[in-house]
Amino acid sequence: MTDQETRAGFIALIGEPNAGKSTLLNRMVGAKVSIVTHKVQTTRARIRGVAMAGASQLVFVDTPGLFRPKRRLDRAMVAAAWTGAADADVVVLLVEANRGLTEGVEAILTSLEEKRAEGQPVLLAINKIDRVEAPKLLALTEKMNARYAFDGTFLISAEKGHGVEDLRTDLAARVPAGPWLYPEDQIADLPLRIIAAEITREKLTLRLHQELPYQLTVETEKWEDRPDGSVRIDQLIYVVRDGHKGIVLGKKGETTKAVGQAARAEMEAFLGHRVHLFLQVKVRPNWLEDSERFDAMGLDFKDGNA
Ligand SMILES: Nc1nc2c(ncn2[C@@H]2O[C@H](COP(=O)(O)OP(=O)(O)OP(=O)(O)O)[C@@H](O)[C@H]2O)c(=O)[nH]1
Repeated sequence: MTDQETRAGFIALIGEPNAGKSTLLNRMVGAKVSIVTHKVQTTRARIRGVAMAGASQLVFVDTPGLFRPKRRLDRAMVAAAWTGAADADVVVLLVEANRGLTEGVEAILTSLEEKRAEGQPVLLAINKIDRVEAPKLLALTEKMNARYAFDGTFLISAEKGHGVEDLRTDLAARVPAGPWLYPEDQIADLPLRIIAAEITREKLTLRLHQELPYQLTVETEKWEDRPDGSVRIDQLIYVVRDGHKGIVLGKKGETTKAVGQAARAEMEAFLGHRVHLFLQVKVRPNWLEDSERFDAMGLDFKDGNA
């Protein structure tokens, strides 16, 4: 398949807590995302999952706060969450059929009106249609569209799967033409790869404190599910200077070893499998020029996290 034929883009899935975002993602992306969902509070990962739809690659991005807030949704939170959606090629607002146009949904719509990028499509997905009668559904569709000029409305049941294919097909056509952002063979494990990298980075931070080189990043290079149920994870810790390499390795490699042990323990607890973790420290002086690539990997450098 040539790049002319392929499409790829970022989709922000937004909605009130409990709207069914995780369920929808799982249906589009695959079961592994659900494992991730329980962990998301502690990770800075911004990519929730990648779905293929014909020749289109759909990359679902996290919208911190709005995506999974357990607290009451207020305007400040919605505004903060919106930053995650601002770069998306398409925004999908998920609304519960049985709850309708709530205060929370109203707050999201106000935020959309204020912050939406020029020409950025916003789709409405009314979820849990298995719970309401058709006339109520019709009334809600009308009410929502009177309130906001959505670029499309989809009636879905994320749980049962109704309407999800239509939404996926529509998204596939809306993302821009261009090469895929992720190799196809990495897609299934991508959220896990990102989380595993975040775990290692967190352990490095705990271990090194202020010594931690500012320009440091962790990438999961290989993820291999083994027949015995264990996982082999190979990660690269990139630093920009030779001197930094020494700091990360520590005397006789003891820092990396301790970091590896702590990271492995957490990965095992998280995955529920035995993990064989291999860490390598490499110097990559020009990684700043590569920052777009890291951005695409879901690692947020702009906020100074790395
Ligand atoms: N009946 C019905 N229930 C659904 C449907 N989709 C999701 N649910 C249920 O709604 C609840 C919330 O779904 P989640 O996918 O966790 O919602 P969420 O938006 O990710 O929630 P937060 O993580 O709190 O933001 C779960 O109990 C789902 O099983 C649907 O189409 N029909």
